[in-house]
Amino acid sequence: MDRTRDQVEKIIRDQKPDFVMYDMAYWIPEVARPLGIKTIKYSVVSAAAIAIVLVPARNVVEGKAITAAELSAPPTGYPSTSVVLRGHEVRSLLFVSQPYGEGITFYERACTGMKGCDAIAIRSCYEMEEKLCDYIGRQYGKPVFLTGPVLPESTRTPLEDRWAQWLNGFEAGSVVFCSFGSQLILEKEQLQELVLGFESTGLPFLVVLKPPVGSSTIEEALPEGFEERVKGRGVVWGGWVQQLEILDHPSIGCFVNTCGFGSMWESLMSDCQIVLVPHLGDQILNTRLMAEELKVAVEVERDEKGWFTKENLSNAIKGVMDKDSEVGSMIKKNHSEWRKLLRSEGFMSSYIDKFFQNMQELADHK
Ligand SMILES: O=c1ccn([C@@H]2O[C@H](COP(=O)(O)OP(=O)(O)O[C@H]3OC[C@@H](O)[C@H](O)[C@H]3O)[C@@H](O)[C@H]2O)c(=O)[nH]1
Repeated sequence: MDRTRDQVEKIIRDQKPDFVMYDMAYWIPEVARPLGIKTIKYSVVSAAAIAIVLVPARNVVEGKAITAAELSAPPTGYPSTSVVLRGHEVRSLLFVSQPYGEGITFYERACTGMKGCDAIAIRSCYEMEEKLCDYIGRQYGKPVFLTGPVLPESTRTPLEDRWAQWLNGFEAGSVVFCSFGSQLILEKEQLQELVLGFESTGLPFLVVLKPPVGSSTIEEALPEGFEERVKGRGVVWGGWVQQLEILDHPSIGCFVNTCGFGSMWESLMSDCQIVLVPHLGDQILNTRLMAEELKVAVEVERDEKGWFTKENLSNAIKGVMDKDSEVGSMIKKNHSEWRKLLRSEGFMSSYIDKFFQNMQELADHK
C-alpha cells in the first residue's frame, strides 16, 4: 500500500476531491494538505480499541517498544473502568510496537494518521461510546465524526437454499450459530474443544470456521465419531456463509462469535442471544463493552493463553438459551432495548446525514 503513494498522489492531483478518507495510509495528509484537500482518518474498529492504546497519552518513545507492564494500565484519562484488558490480556496489544509495513510500527502508523488529519471518523455511535470518542478527540485536538453502525438496511439477498432448508427443520430460536470472522484460524486442539462444546449443549448448531492450523479441510480435523454423533442436528462448515441472512433466520436463537467489530454490530441488530469468545485485543474490548457495560451478551471464560474448555463454552450457551435462566432473561431484555434503538426508523440514516453535515462544515472551513 505504501508503495502506491505516487499513484495515489497522481489520482488526488488529477481528481481534486474535496476529501480523502483513509485508514492505515498515514501519509495521505502529507499528500493532500499542500493541495488544499481535507483529510479524514476513518477507523472501523471501536473507539475503545483506539483510545486504550493508540493515543499520545501512551507517551511512546520513538524506536522503543511498548512493554506489557506499560500496557497493564490504561492511558491517563482513559474514561472507562469496565472496557479494559485484564492481566495477561494486555499481551494482545503488544503487536502495536511491531513493524507494520516498512520502517514504521502499527502504533506510529495509526497515531501519525490521526495527528495529520483534519478530522477523525469512527464507525460508532454516541449512545455506546460517547466518552471514548470524546477522549480520542481531546487526545488529538481534532473533531470526531461518527458514522453510526453503517449496516445494510434492505439490500439483502435470499439465504442460500442449502441453509434455508436445513434451518427450516428446527423450531424458532432453537439453533446456535457460530462464526469466527474472516481471519481466525484455530489450533486443531482448540477447534476440537469448540465443537465438543457445541455437541454437549444438546442443541442444534451450525458452526462456520476455517480449517485449523495444519489441516486442509475442516472434516479431517473433527474429533473421532463427532459427525456421526451430531448427525441431523449439528453442522460444522469450512466455507463462507451469508452471516447476516443466517442471523435473520427465525430458527437461530444464539450467536457465538469473537466480537470482531463487524459481528458485534450484526449481533446487536439481530434477535439472537449473544455469546462471545474474543481472540484479538480489540475483540476483547468490544466484548467488555457488550458484556460488562451494555450487559447484552455473555463472555466465555478463557485461560492465560486465551483458550476455553468445552464445559465453559457449553455452560455459557446453555446459560443464555435456558428459558428459566436469570442471566439469559436479563441480557435478552437489555439486548432488545438496544436492538430497538439501533433499528429504529432513521437511526442509522441520521448518523449518515450528520456525518455529511460535518464534512460540509469541514469543507466550508478554509
Ligand atoms: O462466513 C462468513 C464469515 C464472516 N462474514 C462476515 O464477515 C464480517 C466479519 O467481520 P468481523 O469484524 O466480525 O470479523 P473479522 O475477523 O473480519 O474482524 C477483523 O476486523 C475487525 C476487527 O474488529 C477484528 O478484530 C478483526 O478480526 C462480518 O460482516 C460477517 O457478517 C460472512 O458474511 N460470512
